[in-house]
Amino acid sequence: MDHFAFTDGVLHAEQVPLPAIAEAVGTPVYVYSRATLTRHARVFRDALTSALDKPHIAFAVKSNPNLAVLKLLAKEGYGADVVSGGEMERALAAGIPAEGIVFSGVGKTTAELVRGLEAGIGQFNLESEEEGIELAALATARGLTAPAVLRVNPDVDAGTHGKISTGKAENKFGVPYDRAAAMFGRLAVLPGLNLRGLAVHIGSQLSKLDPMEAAFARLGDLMHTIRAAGHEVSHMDLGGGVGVPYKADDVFPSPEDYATMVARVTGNWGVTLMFEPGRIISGNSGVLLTQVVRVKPGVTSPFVIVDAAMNDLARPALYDAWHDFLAVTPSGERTTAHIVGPICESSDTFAMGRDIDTVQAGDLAVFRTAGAYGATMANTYNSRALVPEVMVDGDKWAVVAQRIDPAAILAAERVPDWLE
Ligand SMILES: Cc1ncc(COP(=O)(O)O)c(C=O)c1O
Ligand SMILES: N[C@@H](CCCC[NH3+])C(=O)O
Repeated sequence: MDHFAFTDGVLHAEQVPLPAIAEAVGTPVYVYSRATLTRHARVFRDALTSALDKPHIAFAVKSNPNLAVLKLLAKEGYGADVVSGGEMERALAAGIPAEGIVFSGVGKTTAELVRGLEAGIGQFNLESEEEGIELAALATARGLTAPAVLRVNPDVDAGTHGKISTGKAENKFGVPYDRAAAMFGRLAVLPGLNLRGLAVHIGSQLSKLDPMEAAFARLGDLMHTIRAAGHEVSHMDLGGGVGVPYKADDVFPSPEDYATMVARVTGNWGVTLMFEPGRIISGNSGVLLTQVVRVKPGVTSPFVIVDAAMNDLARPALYDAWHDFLAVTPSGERTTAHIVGPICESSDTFAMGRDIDTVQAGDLAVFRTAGAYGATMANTYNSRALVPEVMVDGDKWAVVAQRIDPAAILAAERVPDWLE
């Protein structure tokens, strides 16, 4: 488990025993390892840079937008793939240069497009002809030229969970493959737009490279068609999506496998390749630390009720996602149990009939592989606190996002006079 390992029978994040963090910050709390994040960032970057000529790597901020995480990745030379004005401001605040920022997203508002133009971001990934026309006009009005690529929907099945697949024709993302070449021609001539290539992203948590390879090959064919029509293509954005193992026995492609495949498909493209990895960088760098509230008998198995819930880690409720559950101080005994949170709906279930470390009220435990799409998807449903985040670095650690208590959220609300 990388830099999360047992020392003297207690689970540590690097050299920090997790009970020390629970004691000081309370639970639930996300805990990130600086060493793991750094290692993942370097392994991925090195794999791509040794197989390809000067790739641009933009971290998918949505997977973990914590400012400390972004700062660390900025230092590792990463750009940022953002999908909202909020993510753009975070990337800029973390010191990621504007020219390293790629703005994806199917519904960029006028205000977001303007902010991106004024900040001088490196690339807009257009999701429709309408967006391209608007961006061109906004840029022209400001005497600017917007660097852009056109996101294409290749109609390829990513073979991942339906809710995180983005590359089938029925998905809302990108423009239809068969219409893309003509659309490129119409957009390429607009003043204010430097339409310089294509983008694709067929989904997240892909366990196999074949669907990506098929999508990239289709994108390459389209690139040749566009060039044959007389347009220059200098940048091709291959998105993110490489999956990570959530279970010990799962086998996933390595960054080297991915880089080799990309080099094979794109060998003769003669462009700057761009990437938008999220989960492969941040996924295994974090755990969600929780405390067992109590254990109650059930008809089939006992319910282990923990103080983390679907509002803190939404993935199991949304995608039936698996997150390993480990006692922080395991006794050595095992049991079969359901792991649930305190929220008032049955989707607040982390696991059913799972073989786990035997735990009791008051014990600490972690959900593993929670560094991607964990804290970023947290909310305050059931008027719960917004979960805090901690980063560990060797034997030191710091709170990198404070818990926001229900009282603070309550204080932000107002009852109008006419209801008094
Ligand atoms: C356009 C785009 N780029 C990058 C990503 C990052 O994906 P992942 O975290 O799977 O690498 C996503 C999410 O699926 C995305 O929608
Ligand atoms: N939120 C999803 C990933 C979405 C990827 C966004 N394009 C997950 O937790 O797996």
